[in-house]
Amino acid sequence: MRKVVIGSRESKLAVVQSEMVRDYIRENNADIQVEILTMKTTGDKILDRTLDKIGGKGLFVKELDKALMERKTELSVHSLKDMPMEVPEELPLIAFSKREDPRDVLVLPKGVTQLDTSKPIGCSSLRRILQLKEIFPDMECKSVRGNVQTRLKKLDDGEYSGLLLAAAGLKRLGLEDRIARYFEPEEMIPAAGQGILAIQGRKDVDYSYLKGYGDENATYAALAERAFVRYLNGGCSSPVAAHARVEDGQIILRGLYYDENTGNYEKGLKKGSAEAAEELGISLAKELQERSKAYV
Ligand SMILES: NCc1[nH]cc(CCC(=O)O)c1CC(=O)O
Repeated sequence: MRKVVIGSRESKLAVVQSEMVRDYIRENNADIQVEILTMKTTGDKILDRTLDKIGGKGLFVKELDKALMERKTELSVHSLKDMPMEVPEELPLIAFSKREDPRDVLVLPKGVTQLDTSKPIGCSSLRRILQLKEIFPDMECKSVRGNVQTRLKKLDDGEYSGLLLAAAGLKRLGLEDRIARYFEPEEMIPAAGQGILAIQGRKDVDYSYLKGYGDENATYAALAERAFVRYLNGGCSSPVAAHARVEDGQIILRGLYYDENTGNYEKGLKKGSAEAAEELGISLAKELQERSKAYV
């Protein structure tokens, strides 16, 4: 019997996500045996510094890439938002899942119903910090790292007034009841790819057993959002954000561009055909970049 090994990070969320893909393969291929191989990535080991200080998104994928290259695994399951904009040519992204809720949310400590303004909100990404300032101008932010469970523990222990997290992760972990407030993509543009799972494979493998897994609208959204960020070279510390709404072959793309030299940022929106998803991403990126130059 053919055996497929899926590579996954060790966190509960990563494993739950890999199990979703494992179950899909099992349910659609009675003749394939599927297993999950978990591993700790550098990004999971270093928890005392923010990501931009230690090297960014790539830190969550290096070990998984190595296992793929060495044929210890046949595919890796990732949260698309953790994937670098450039992936190695030999290890292409072969499918994007249907999108889970792409929104960011506020979580309060257990038993608390109102934000305690004397404590900071736990949130480490500059993308969330910048946009939160517009919504709650008086709240302070303080860095918080670690997997979702670790962050929730720190919140419930009283270190923070609240946490900003992705709805997708909480929902997949069965923790939806912890969500106190949703931020619509219009008020807080999510990270590119938020809520979408990416399956990464090797160039030489036949993945026909994944037929039907990929979602067309999520794929268009992924292409548009990632083209936007890639064009702006959303380096690891840059708070570039992008969110595409795809409906009836049309995309509404929202983006946030941050100018590292001035600290100013621009938000904008552009509509176009889903077929030209990447062109739309690039065109919105250029527009926001031009607009920000005009103000200098
Ligand atoms: N940065 C960690 C990470 N990577 C993916 C998710 C959530 C799931 C997703 O976006 O698909 C999270 C947690 C969070 O930001 O709250």
